[in-house]
Amino acid sequence: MRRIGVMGGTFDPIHNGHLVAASEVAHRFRLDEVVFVPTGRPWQKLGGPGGDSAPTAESGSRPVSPAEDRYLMTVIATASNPRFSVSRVDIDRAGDTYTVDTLRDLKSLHPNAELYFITGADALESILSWQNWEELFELANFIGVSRPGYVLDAKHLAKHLTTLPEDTLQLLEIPALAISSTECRSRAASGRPVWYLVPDGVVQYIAKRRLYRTPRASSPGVSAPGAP
Ligand SMILES: Nc1ncnc2c1ncn2[C@@H]1O[C@H](COP(=O)(O)OP(=O)(O)OP(=O)(O)O)[C@@H](O)[C@H]1O
Ligand SMILES: O=C(O)c1ccc[n+]([C@@H]2O[C@H](COP(=O)([O-])O)[C@@H](O)[C@H]2O)c1
Repeated sequence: MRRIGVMGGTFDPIHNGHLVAASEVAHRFRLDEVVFVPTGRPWQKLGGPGGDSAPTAESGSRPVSPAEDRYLMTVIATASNPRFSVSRVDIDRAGDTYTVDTLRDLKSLHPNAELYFITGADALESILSWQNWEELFELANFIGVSRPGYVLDAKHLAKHLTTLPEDTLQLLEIPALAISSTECRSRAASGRPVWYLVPDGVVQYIAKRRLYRTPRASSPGVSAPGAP
């Protein structure tokens, strides 16, 4: 039976922390493939469920870059790895993105595969707030990976995940990369480099599409390696 990893994320932008997590899980769980799935409408990042409702300052949410830009950056970042691919299932589905739909769609595309959903320690803590979370564990194995700044141990998680069915989640320590999309966006907005935090092609895509530049930014945006 084929073993397929599923790396879901908003990928705004995709960075080397995402790629190392996928690569490490692929190696440790002998996966045949890892499918990266950029979110369509990441409702928790946008301040809650709600179709076309705009993010508000009160909810602490922010606008997310267009799905096509996030999709293309994910394609660019994964292109050189023959075991990595990118799925459009979440960006082509209307409405809020729920992992339960992602996994149902991938199951019907790969009926004979076993799915392994990869998630960082931060996302894992909130999994019980996800839509139809009980069903998730019938559709896939869950692999929780370590992330700098977040605790990943069974005891700590038990506080958050007391109701989680047994044997549905495995935890994996991976090389620590203290990179977040938030930090990459903030760097790009203020003209600090994102080289080596994201793949080279993604640096160039951010510059070409002028992503993350605030209207008031007076900096030249993304700089070349070694540039001041
Ligand atoms: N540096 C990292 N190490 C391990 N896992 C990570 C890392 N960065 C993100 N992840 C995991 O990758 C998945 C997708 O993350 P996401 O696209 O939200 O990136 P992010 O860096 O957390 O973004 P943002 O800063 O905008 O919240 C989540 O499961 C998250 O926990
Ligand atoms: O199913 C849900 O309700 C749900 C709520 C929040 C996040 N997720 C998924 O978790 C993954 C990481 O999401 P994010 O927002 O941290 O990039 C991605 O695949 C999301 O679709 C899923």
